[in-house]
Amino acid sequence: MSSKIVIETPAIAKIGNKFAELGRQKKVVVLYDKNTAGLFEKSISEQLEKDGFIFHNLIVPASEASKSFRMAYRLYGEMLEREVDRSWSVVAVGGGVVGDLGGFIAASFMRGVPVVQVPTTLLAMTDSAIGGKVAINHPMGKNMIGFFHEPVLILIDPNYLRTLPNREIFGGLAEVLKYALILDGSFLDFMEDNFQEISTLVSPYIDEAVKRSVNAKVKVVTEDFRETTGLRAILNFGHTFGHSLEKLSNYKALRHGEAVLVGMACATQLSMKIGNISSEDAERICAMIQKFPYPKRLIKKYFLDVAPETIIENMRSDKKKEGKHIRFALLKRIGNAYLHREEIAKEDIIFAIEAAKPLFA
Ligand SMILES: NC(=O)c1ccc[n+]([C@@H]2O[C@H](COP(=O)([O-])OP(=O)(O)OC[C@H]3O[C@@H](n4cnc5c(N)ncnc54)[C@H](O)[C@@H]3O)[C@@H](O)[C@H]2O)c1
Ligand SMILES: O=C(O)C(=O)C[C@@H](O)[C@H](O)[C@H](O)COP(=O)(O)O
Ligand SMILES: [Zn+2]
Repeated sequence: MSSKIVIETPAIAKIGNKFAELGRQKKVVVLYDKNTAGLFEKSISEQLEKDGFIFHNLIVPASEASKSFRMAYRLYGEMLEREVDRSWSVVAVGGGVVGDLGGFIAASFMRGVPVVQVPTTLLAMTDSAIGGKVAINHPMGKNMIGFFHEPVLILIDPNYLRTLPNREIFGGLAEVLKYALILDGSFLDFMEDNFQEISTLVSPYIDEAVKRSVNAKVKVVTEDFRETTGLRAILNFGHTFGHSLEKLSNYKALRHGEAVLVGMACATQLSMKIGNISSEDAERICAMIQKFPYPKRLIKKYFLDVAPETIIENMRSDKKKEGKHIRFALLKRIGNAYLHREEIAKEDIIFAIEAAKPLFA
């Protein structure tokens, strides 16, 4: 992975120097959503002016629905009207929605211009801003149209998290937990010991959680950037189930992290069912998942009350599938995940979904 990564406060102060190092012209389109514009547009614009940038700010609605062709098309138009050309770069300031959409338009505009990620949610700082997966959704499936477009620069400022609503903090923490489960048992110890401090953004616990997550993701992406060997697919732990729930909720009601949390509960049960992890490991994971608050009414509507067959049907468009069969990222034990390539019986998947339900009942 060649992205330059800065983790500090204020990270945005580095943008001028980093552009000089990269040999890029100081011309940028800055993409915000309505909320991140309200919070950060003024200070970021001041920094860009101070550093001598020419820039245009573009703002999209703060919603997963912005990850759409319609929105990308609108943004291409606004960029063309402002005479943006290939000497410009795109800077995405926001959560995973702005990062994925900003990366998508950067990868496709005039056959590709560089993207800088300025993540402002916990999820984006620890996951979506890193690794170059950029995409929009299709009614038939999540992230169906996209590119691998590595950011040239990632500016992570943990101080940006101070305004983040609790629901978004726990959504991000679900992806943080994912790294502990798939890659690093000692990270799970750290999360168990310091859950309260991390989830209330106490330093140095939150900073440590961000750094460990970033390192974990960089390591995987460096070894398997295009998800060809199966290694990167472990970052999809819980996502086969999770994407299905997001689709059921029309990419609106459930947050990505919430769907992934439920998905990890199902994937843990599936790992146990097919004879991998021990019941002790599974109990430890379930105990950790139960520490997360979640929107009860929504989880009831889009998980507890949904027939397992419907959840499975929605997985059929998953990008990890091979031919007709759905492949899952599963656990061998805590800290060790793999892509299960063989077909798994439908009854076992149904069992896993039913076995995970009591955790959210
Ligand atoms: N590309 C990847 O590798 C990758 C990885 C994980 C998730 N994703 C994608 O990321 C998206 C989810 O990202 P997300 O959870 O960051 O959601 P999001 O981008 O919708 O942001 C969540 C909410 O928080 C607001 N917000 C952002 N920063 C804020 C701040 N500092 N203070 C207050 N409010 C703030 C946003 O306006 C939004 O309302 C999904 O589309 C998911 O598919 C992509
Ligand atoms: O970076 C990856 O690889 C991931 O799988 C990270 C996931 O957290 C993320 O949600 C990603 O967008 C899912 O990728 P997809 O290929 O299943 O759409
Ligand atoms: Zn994810």
